[in-house]
Amino acid sequence: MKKVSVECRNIRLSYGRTEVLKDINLLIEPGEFFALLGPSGSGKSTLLRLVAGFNQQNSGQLFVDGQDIGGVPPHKRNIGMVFQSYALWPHMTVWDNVAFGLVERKLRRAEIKARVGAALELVGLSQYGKRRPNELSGGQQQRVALARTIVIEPQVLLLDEPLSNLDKNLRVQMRQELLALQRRLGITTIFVTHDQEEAMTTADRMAVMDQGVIQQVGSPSNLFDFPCNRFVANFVGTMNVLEGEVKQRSSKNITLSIGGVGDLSLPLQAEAPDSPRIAASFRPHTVQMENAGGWGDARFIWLPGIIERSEFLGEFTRYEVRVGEQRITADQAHYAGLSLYRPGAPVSIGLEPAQIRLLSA
Ligand SMILES: Nc1ncnc2c1ncn2[C@@H]1O[C@H](COP(=O)(O)OP(=O)(O)OP(=O)(O)O)[C@@H](O)[C@H]1O
Repeated sequence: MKKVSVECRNIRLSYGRTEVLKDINLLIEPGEFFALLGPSGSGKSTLLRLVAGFNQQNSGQLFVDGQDIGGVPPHKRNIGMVFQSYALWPHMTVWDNVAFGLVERKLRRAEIKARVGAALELVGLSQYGKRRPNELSGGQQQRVALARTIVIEPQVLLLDEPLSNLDKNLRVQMRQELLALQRRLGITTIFVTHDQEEAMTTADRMAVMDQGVIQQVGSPSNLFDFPCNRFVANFVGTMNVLEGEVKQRSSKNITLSIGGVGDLSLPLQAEAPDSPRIAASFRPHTVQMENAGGWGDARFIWLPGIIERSEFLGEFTRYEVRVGEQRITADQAHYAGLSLYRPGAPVSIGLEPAQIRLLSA
């Protein structure tokens, strides 16, 4: 099957006076597994439904394989969509649910039989053709919904929170199955989720949306390591933020004065904002910890702190540490025999300058 690109160019969409999609520009490459990640109400489903043809933009253009498909109705788009609720027909068997789109397209019986059989085999449900949806588990219903969509051989697969009705273990299993299936078929896929773990573990690239605006697009690791703003930083993982006044700025360094902590001198990054207040941001797992007064790696900036709270999570312990007026989250890897710091314990925490991102305050 030919792999196709999907492109949104300057797309705007309003419901009444509320603009829900604000100048969306996005290029999804042929065969890519692309995740749209964002909080509830950010516009993800609206954008997905627009690609399917169920919503119409007020302005801007939508291209599939380089063709403007703005005026093409949903059933002529060659795009398959799997809904959160699966939307299976309860009175029909699994086989008939999967065959429905092919019957509607008036395909010959022999071809319908071959294609439905192949689709059910692809999702591991060959033995379940005679059952009805209410005789299946949630994961199996999800697979029927997928089979019903891929049987029409769409060029683009749209998935709107397809795993959100499943329990945690099944969700993890199904997302791996989904990815394996997508890789086998090579269908350009757009996957909507508000679960950052789901997006990061599956997507080739992803877009983080907030309030109808695409905040950043990139690979999961790129967005995690180099978030462009505090929204992305906090939506994709946990981020410590120390806001400070810029005291000095040279071509190589920047000195921030941080309330209750003092001055931090950091290497200046090319993309650092040019503003009088800046947020020094770093991930909890990049923070080192030593006994009070202790100094570890000399490349780190060491600060005295007091443990306020600890949470033992098995593989690591998450500490909340008070440093002057600031509170820093520090994750420390755990192994058998390592004793934990208790609340009230004085510690030294180490920040690695190379791991600190300078963002707008
Ligand atoms: N048919 C509609 N009429 C008016 N407003 C709508 C309509 N559909 C969605 N909205 C509004 O548009 C905004 C975006 O909704 P959308 O469903 O796209 O968000 P979402 O990111 O998919 O959220 P969720 O994760 O909760 O599904 C919300 O503020 C929502 O209330």
